[in-house]
Amino acid sequence: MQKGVNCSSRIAQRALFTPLKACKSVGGFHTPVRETEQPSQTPGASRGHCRGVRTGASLDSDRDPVLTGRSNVRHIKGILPVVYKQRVMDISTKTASEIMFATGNANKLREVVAILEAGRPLPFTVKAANLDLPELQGEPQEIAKEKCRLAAQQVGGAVMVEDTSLCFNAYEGLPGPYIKWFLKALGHEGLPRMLAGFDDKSAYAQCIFAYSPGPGAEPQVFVGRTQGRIVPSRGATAFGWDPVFQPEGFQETYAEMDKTVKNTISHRYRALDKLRDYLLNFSAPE
Ligand SMILES: O=P(O)(O)OP(=O)(O)OP(=O)(O)OC[C@H]1O[C@@H](n2cnc3c(O)ncnc32)[C@H](O)[C@@H]1O
Ligand SMILES: [Mg+2]
Repeated sequence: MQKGVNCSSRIAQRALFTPLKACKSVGGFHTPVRETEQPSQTPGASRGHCRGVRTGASLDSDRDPVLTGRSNVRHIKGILPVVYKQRVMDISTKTASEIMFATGNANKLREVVAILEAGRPLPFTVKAANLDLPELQGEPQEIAKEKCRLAAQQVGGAVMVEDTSLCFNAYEGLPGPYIKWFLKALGHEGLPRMLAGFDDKSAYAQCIFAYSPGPGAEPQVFVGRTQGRIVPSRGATAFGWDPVFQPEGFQETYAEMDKTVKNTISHRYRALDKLRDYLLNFSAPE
């Protein structure tokens, strides 16, 4: 657990998660059922909607997935866009391989593509896998790892996932990994209001990438943090809590700044850069 994050506080979690009652256990974690999920009529959906695969060709940002109940990940490769394709290795000695980036969030995907394209090329092909992964509870690193294990099982190969937290220092790191639900419930006006009674408006954005070379392998995690403060909403509301987070050293919120700037200072950039280093230095494909 990173310093300053106290998301393990059972009391806090219980208090915060009373609305998320419909839980089931996956791999020792409780997985709150998404509030907007509808039971699917499709045969097989009842086996676990958290494992469903979205089959649309595009991803929608910040919308809970519309599940079809289909669980055959072999469909993924055929229908999803190749997001980053560059082979730089000497493939006469090494076989280039493929990593699936499993996410349901189109904005994340866009940023990951932009960050990867702007930096040193990877010796892997990275493709998007539009999986619907459960929203787990627990420590951010454990959430990312478990998400990665589940994704590796679904994909049946190398996979990377990420989980993002927004942590208010006045709240000892909460909402943290539960920011999605806070944003959904309180909106852009409500998040700054949470800090109305506090002098300390400081916060940090945290991104954790988890990478697994395949099912059964222990995922590696890579943490990126950007310090900042929570401010009244300013800028476009296209991506999550961007309008209420002003990174340290900037007068603009994430939402107001140019995307190319965000992608060189963001929590996502910092974590992805570490993953890139790892993949380049320690994990060349056989
Ligand atoms: O399928 P996954 O990858 O899990 O996508 P998600 O949208 O469920 O994402 P998370 O579980 O990581 O939840 C993080 C929440 O924070 C939001 N978010 C993530 N990265 C962000 C960023 O860089 N700026 C603003 N909001 C962000 C995101 O839209 C979610 O509401
Ligand atoms: Mg998620």
